[in-house]
Amino acid sequence: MGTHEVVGGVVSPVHDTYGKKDLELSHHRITMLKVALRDHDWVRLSEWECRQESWSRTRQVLQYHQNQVNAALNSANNNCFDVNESDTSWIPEYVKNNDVGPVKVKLLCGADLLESFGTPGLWADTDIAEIVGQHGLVVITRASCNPNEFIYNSDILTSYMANIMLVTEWIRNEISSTKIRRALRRSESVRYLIPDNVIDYIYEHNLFGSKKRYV
Ligand SMILES: Nc1ncnc2c1ncn2[C@@H]1O[C@H](COP(=O)(O)OP(=O)(O)OP(=O)(O)O)[C@@H](O)[C@H]1O
Ligand SMILES: NC(=O)c1ccc[n+]([C@@H]2O[C@H](COP(=O)(O)O)[C@@H](O)[C@H]2O)c1
Repeated sequence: MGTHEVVGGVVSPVHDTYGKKDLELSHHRITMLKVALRDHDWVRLSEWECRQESWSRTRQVLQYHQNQVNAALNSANNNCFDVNESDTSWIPEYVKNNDVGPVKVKLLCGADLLESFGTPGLWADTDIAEIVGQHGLVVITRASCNPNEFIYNSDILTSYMANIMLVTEWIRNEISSTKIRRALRRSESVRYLIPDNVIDYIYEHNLFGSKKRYV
């Protein structure tokens, strides 16, 4: 990305108690991710968030993953591999071997998530300050969002501007998980929007109200 080297990506599905409408159980969401990421070693799955007793705020999720990466890098420096392997399967081997410099875990999101920082009561200001100040954001533009203006209107975000990387999606897509769930419920095709093997899994388990399959 010019100023940074990206060493990997990690997806952390949200806990079942998050309570978002239409959210399928985490064991299904985890399996769909495993199927989707089967041929993509570069992006990995972390199940830690789902395994907690309740929902974790994003600040905590980022902090946990940063701590695990730091522990893995320290272990490599000291030649002692005492980090629980099941907790670190999402960390790339070259990071575990410390073939990289210091690693910062950042939040990758669409501009709609950035704009949700402005929803009253949804995010604590202290969490926003820590997420942006300690970790940093990589924000992908999305239709009908104006992240530059949103950052300009926020004192906290403006003060951490250097930690926010805006990525303009020139080849725009309007794929939205709400629209995909809606299409499945209405027996409309979602082919080419999500991987074929994930579609197979969805119909096999009749997820998201899907019944009759249309290719
Ligand atoms: N087409 C897209 N382009 C860029 N970012 C996206 C896109 N779809 C989802 N994201 C981002 O992925 C993250 C997870 O999004 P989520 O699963 O809530 O999907 P969504 O399409 O935003 O959902 P919804 O349809 O409920 O608004 C968010 O940060 C969101 O902004
Ligand atoms: N206060 C917070 O930490 C906070 C608030 C809202 C959403 N989130 C996270 O954002 C992600 C996306 O959530 P939505 O799909 O509801 O936009 C989830 O991982 C959720 O945990 C975190």
